[in-house]
Amino acid sequence: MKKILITGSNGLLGQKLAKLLLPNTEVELLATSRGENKLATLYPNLAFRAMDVTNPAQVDEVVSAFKPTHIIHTAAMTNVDQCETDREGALAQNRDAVQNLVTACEKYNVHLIHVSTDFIFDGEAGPYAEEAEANPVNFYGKTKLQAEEIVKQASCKWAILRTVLVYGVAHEYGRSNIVLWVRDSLRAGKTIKVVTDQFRTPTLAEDLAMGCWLAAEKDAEGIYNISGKEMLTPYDMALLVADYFKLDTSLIEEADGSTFTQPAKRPARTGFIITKAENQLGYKPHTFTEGIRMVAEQAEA
Ligand SMILES: NC(=O)C1=CN([C@@H]2O[C@H](COP(=O)(O)OP(=O)(O)OC[C@H]3O[C@@H](n4cnc5c(N)ncnc54)[C@H](OP(=O)(O)O)[C@@H]3O)[C@@H](O)[C@H]2O)C=CC1
Ligand SMILES: Cc1cn([C@H]2C[C@H](O)[C@@H](COP(=O)(O)OP(=O)(O)O[C@H]3O[C@@H](C)C(=O)[C@@H](O)[C@H]3O)O2)c(=O)[nH]c1=O
Repeated sequence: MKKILITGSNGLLGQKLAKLLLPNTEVELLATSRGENKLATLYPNLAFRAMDVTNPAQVDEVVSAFKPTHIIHTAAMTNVDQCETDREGALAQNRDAVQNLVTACEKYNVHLIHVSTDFIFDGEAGPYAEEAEANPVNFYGKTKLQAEEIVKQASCKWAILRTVLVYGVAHEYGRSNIVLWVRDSLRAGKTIKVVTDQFRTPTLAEDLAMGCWLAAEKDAEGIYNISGKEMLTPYDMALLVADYFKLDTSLIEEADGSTFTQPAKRPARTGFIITKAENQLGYKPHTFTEGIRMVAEQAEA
């Protein structure tokens, strides 16, 4: 029996992990997140405890009470532009929180599965394998790299799962994602500027959740790239979304770094080589088009 504690269960990945693991009879699951449990009505039998990962006493209390065999750590400040301005908050949520979890995992002999990002790289030479040299170009990436360094020093078992541009449908969820943002903008007849000079391997949230489960199931240790397999620009993605929903592609305007800027710099060419996860974990992601179909089915349900 694996006892799995999820952090950030109210988030996109957290919600997909709850959906995936709740019916699994091999798993005793404890969902945790900041504040209220957003999944209480959706999954009435989901065990939940409030746990603010920046609160070391609360982390120790919850982990010592539940005694998980594994922690899947998804909680973070994921708004990249907000991290650029609220640096204190980003350090607390993305770096210091990980120290709290490592301390608890070392104390209670828990296997830590930490979720990280392509944004630890500078985007000069994607797609990246697991051994590539990190060099973040924004503050979010810096905090997530510092988190990785804390995990790598840990004396408990650990795995770091890196992912890219996660998309999917979440319940009571504020943030949009590339598929729904394009669909809703075009449906509203709005012109959108979409970049042609960023390269990603977009990741369906359900696939990322599966990657986390495979790592826990196999007690995997080390670094694994868990993302989609296709290298696409947001412009390519927008066209695929428009085609799927039969929407007007003339509303999609090509943009690049000279015409589209965001407060935080984005690494241009990232994306991951996922051979290691495919061979060692049996990881097998959906295609982007299959992912759009799944998002469409869930969003229109
Ligand atoms: N989304 C993406 O494109 C990518 C994400 N990642 C990584 O994947 C992981 C999951 O991302 P995703 O699911 O999209 O993130 P979300 O932003 O959807 O979810 C993060 C969750 O963490 C919670 N949280 C934030 N701070 C705390 C805290 N102090 N204590 C407890 N919970 C907290 C948030 O709670 P609240 O709802 O209250 O804000 C939110 O529910 C993150 O580690 C992220 O860095 C990596 C690459 C790409
Ligand atoms: C809003 C917008 C985005 N885009 C592009 C830029 C970007 O490549 C993509 C998504 O834009 P966003 O700013 O929403 O996403 P962004 O903050 O770049 O996403 C990042 O999130 C963090 C958590 C990660 O860890 C990274 O892997 C990455 O997924 O869409 C446009 O082309 N036009 C637009 O108007």
